[in-house]
Amino acid sequence: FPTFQWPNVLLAYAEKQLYQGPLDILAQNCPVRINTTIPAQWLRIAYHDMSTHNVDDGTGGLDASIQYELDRSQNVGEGMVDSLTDFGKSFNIRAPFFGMADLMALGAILGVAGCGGPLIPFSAGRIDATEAGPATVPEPQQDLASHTESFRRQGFTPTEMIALVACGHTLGGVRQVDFPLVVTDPEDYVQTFDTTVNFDNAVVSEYLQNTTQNVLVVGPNVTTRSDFRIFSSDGNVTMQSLLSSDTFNETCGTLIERMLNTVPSSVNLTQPISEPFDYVVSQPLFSYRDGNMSMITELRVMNENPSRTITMFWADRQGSTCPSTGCTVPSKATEEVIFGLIGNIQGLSANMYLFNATINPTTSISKFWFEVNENDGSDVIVVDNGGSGFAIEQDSVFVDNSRSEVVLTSTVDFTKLVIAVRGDASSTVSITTFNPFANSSSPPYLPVILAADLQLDESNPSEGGFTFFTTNISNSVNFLDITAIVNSTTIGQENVDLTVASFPEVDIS
Ligand code: HEM
Repeated sequence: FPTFQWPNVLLAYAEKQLYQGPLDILAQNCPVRINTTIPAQWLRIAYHDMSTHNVDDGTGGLDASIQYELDRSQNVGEGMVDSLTDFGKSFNIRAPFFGMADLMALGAILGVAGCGGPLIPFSAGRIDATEAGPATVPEPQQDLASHTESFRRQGFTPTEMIALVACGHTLGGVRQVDFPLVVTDPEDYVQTFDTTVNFDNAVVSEYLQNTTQNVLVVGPNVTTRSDFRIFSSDGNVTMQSLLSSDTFNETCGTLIERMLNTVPSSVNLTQPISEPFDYVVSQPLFSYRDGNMSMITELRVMNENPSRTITMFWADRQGSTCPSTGCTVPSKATEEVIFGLIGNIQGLSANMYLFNATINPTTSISKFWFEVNENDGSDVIVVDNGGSGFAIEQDSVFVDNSRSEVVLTSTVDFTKLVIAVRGDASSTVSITTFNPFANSSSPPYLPVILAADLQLDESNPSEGGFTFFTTNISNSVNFLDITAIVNSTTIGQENVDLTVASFPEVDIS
């Protein structure tokens, strides 16, 4: 397994969503929704969103511009809003650096895998558009030359066009209400492209055997037989090659990956993630209380090993109290990691090791690292982030993990956020919070981003040189940025991950 170079918030988060995120619940076993499958809806929306790409000037691509394009006839169908609702309103997955477009790519990858298709590597870092792109989604009544030109503009050759359409049209089908000129019988709610629900090459074999019921091949309306014109455009040479299911899976995996990674030329994606990282450290959580600073963190280690022992080391900021070999603490608890859909397909296992270090607040901590002993005769492994250790950038402003509270009330629960500042009451603290759940009832589903100034916390009087500031935030906030001015110096933290925090609950209902 590759090791992870810390910190890289986007890469760590993308890997976590791929392997341990909640979205795969809607992809596992290719679940049915309104006469199609959720993965079919997700793959279609990803293609339509990407269709705005123009290789000639590097604009458009998978950028979630579809959120502003739903009134176009090209994008008809409730699958579009359903999918956006899955991504934007059902799970707290979106992050300031991980938007709707990354979620659409993740959804397509999980969907294809959930329906038994190839495992597609995931790259993240897409930037969400703030307005519609050009209306360039291919439509079934267009002729072959238009389709060939559309795919060229999107970055695909005529041969790749044939394969990509077959790869897409292995899932789902055509709805009568949305395409009455394609599916002409009003009794027919939906006409599936092939006889199997799964991601497989039945769409190809049934076409070549002339048993296909794909309405875009044999439908009553000759004008809308776009799949027929595309599939047969090279004398069926490409379709013949896809009769091998290995070739089908490989070709589709590569082409769908390219489709998902088609982004405006100004966007840089992360490296493709095709396996989990070994030795992933979770964001440390700090608290100051009774003369001590505590730091909680977790280390994920691939492959379960009940005899493995791990020690965490840290160096202090002043270089005085820790021995030269570092202060140490053994892991406190070990948990089995629950991998989702992709991890199960890859047969993965891992353990999570929890550390709770008590740190002298005066000498504090500058960096930490680990020694991993498998206790199987092999050498002890030093996990030190390629030699540099896992650095704590600053130790003077942090969300206090034991003073902050999740407050349960008889109406709306909220979080009382407490931020500790190494400084006096003249310090100021402000935050910007990110709530992934859109508060609009229809797309565009934009996250809710709010700024707030914190107040001195009356219930947490200053102690040991630390002053505590507070404000109440929604429980749905998953990330926040902190800016503090302490002794005229501005310090802060970006993308503080509240999903890994473990605030105590207080019931006042
Ligand atoms: C010339 C190109 C294409 C045309 C004219 C076309 C046309 C259509 C039409 C008319 C439907 C029915 C939609 C509905 O009833 O909601 C459909 C469904 C679908 N298309 Fe395409 N398509 C094209 C290319 C692609 C590509 C390249 C992909 C993805 C790789 C794709 C993926 C899908 C999927 C997954 C569905 C099923 C959606 C569902 O059941 O909810 N299509 N397509």
